[in-house]
Amino acid sequence: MNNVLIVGAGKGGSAILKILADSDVLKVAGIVDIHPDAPGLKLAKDNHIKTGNDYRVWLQKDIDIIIEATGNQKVYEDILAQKPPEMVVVPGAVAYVTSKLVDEKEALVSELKSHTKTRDFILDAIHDGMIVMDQHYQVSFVNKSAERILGFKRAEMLHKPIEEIIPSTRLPHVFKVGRKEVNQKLQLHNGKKVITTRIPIINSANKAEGAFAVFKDITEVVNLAEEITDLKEIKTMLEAIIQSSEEAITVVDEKGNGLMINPAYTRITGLTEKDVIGKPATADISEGESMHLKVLKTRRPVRGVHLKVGPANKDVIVNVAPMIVDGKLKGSVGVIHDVSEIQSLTSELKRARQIIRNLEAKYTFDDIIAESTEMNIALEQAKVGAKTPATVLLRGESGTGKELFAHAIHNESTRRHNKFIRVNCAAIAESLLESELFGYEAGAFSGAKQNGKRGLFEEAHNGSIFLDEIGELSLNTQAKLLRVLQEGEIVRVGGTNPVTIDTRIIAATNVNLEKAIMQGEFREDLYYRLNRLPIYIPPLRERLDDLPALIHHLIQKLNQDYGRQVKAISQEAIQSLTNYHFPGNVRELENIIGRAMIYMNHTEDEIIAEHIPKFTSQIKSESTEEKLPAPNLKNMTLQDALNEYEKQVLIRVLEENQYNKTKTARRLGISIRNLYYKLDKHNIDKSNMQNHS
Ligand SMILES: Nc1ncnc2c1ncn2[C@@H]1O[C@H](COP(=O)(O)OP(=O)(O)OP(=O)(O)O)[C@@H](O)[C@H]1O
Repeated sequence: MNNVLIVGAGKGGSAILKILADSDVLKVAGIVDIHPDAPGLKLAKDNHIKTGNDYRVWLQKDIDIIIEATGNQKVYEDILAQKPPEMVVVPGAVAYVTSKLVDEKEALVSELKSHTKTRDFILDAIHDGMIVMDQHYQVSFVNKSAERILGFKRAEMLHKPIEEIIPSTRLPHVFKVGRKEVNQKLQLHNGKKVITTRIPIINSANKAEGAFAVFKDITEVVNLAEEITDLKEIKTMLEAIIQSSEEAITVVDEKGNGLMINPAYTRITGLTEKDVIGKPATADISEGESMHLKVLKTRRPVRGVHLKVGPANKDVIVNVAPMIVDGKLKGSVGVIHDVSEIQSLTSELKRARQIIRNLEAKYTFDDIIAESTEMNIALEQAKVGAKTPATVLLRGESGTGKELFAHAIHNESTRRHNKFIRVNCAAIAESLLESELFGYEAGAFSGAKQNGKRGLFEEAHNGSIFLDEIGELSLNTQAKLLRVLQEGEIVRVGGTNPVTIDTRIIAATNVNLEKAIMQGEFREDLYYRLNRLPIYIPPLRERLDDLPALIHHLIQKLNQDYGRQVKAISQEAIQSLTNYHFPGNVRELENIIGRAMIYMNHTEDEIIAEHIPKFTSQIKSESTEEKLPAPNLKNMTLQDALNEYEKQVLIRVLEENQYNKTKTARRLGISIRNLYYKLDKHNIDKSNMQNHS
């Protein structure tokens, strides 16, 4: 509010100005009392400047506007006679604008000029509402702001009973008791909130002539206060979100200086507030360009930019967006993602996926590497076979990928959502195999108390059963399998009722079934049933075109298994592998690459020839001639000693035969089934072994 000096001459206008001075509506520097006996001018003593009409005194005051509020011709002429340089004369009023308000002078002057009646001008220019009531309780004056606040036109209010205009008015009361009420809160009929001061008008004879109210619309202020409270709440909320966010956040101002970071930012970059707040946006970058600066320059967001930040050179990906408020650039906000965290999450996800796949048929045709023509033929046959319900017979040496094909065929078939069950016919004791495959009736083995059990054929109903090592089935089990293939039904062990099943059979073998038929070890009728769709997978040595692609595939697979980052293999190393004949096929290749990766230094990321074992020494097997050391016999029974010796012999011969079980069994002169039994008995790990050669 401007600092106003009011010059009065004892007329009606002065009385209103006095009231204004009393009610704090204007900040009044003082009143020039030209006619000391003027009615209505009864101000506090120290506010009176008794100067007569010497206006120069005014200039010494710290005032913005001096307004002569009377039409008194004499005063007007006096002022004109002494007019200071900045004084502007307006008809009916004199306005003096000090240099402090020079900028507003023009506007004020033209405003003043448009008002002939200064009193009304002042009162109308006041932001506060004013309403005057006479002794008949009727409205005798309202200003413009009162119109705005009360929501009525001046003509609608003048000469109307005050209570019609403001139903809750207390002006009649103030008039009756003759006492003012200062700064009272009031809610108007139209919902507006006002703060009002009510004052009785008392004439020189000390008689009440009416009362008036000056009121300020505080609706906006109250709303503003509420808005500010809301804004404060939002600010607190946002701060809490940013502080607790797991995402690292950094904010800079429009000049690119650090404004704010959160704890996640410190965790990832290692930089604290003192390192970045108020510092240029480049402060946290250890490699790359500051994206904050780029965004401030272009006003466009950037996403997914790779950078290195902080003293630890952390690998991160950043997204930065400009903050534009009402079209003005206020700064930018960046969100930083820790790449190593993303990487570890991705590999965790991959592992989880792998585990899930382990529970089902793991592989699809996409997992089968086939570059050579030979492999592509096998692959094409398998894909065609997958779409038919026919029994598939996979043939090929151990480790060529027969199981891989079986998985892929199941996953490509319409049965993919049902079970895939793998049975290694050589690994299960013959006595158990039948009941495993076909199930048994209650009481079949040990009296009526024993519950019956479904066999694997029933388990895999609507799915597929993979019968690996089918050449190892006994003639008895072969007969039962033939029934499954012919009738589509099984009979549980100990039962008589056939159970219809719909299980697709995928069989695999590496033995020469034709030779087995001739030797009377395999049923010819079963052979023809199984051999409807034979797929031959050639040994690796006959399709060396697959070698490089297989090696790269295996490196990726083993990287995941071992948590390594091996990226390549040298040409020389590939060359040395091409010279090998791989009796254990792809499984052996996998073992060789795996071993090379284990022996590699953690700083190396390329497999070189030195990492590959010398194959010549591996192929020879004359070391069997070497004597095995006798076990330490101290405190051992003969049986313990024999067991220990047997175990050592098994391990040694397995090693000499590259863990190929058929070769080992043949070399030891025992059946493969017997070998499985002994491996179990001595707890020898079979996971890395080949079944046959
Ligand atoms: N073409 C191929 N592409 C990718 N991986 C392969 C391929 N062939 C074989 N492998 C991998 O080699 C290993 C041996 O394959 P698989 O177990 O399928 O052989 P197999 O012929 O069933 O062996 P066995 O007769 O001893 O049971 C597996 O880890 C398999 O994933």
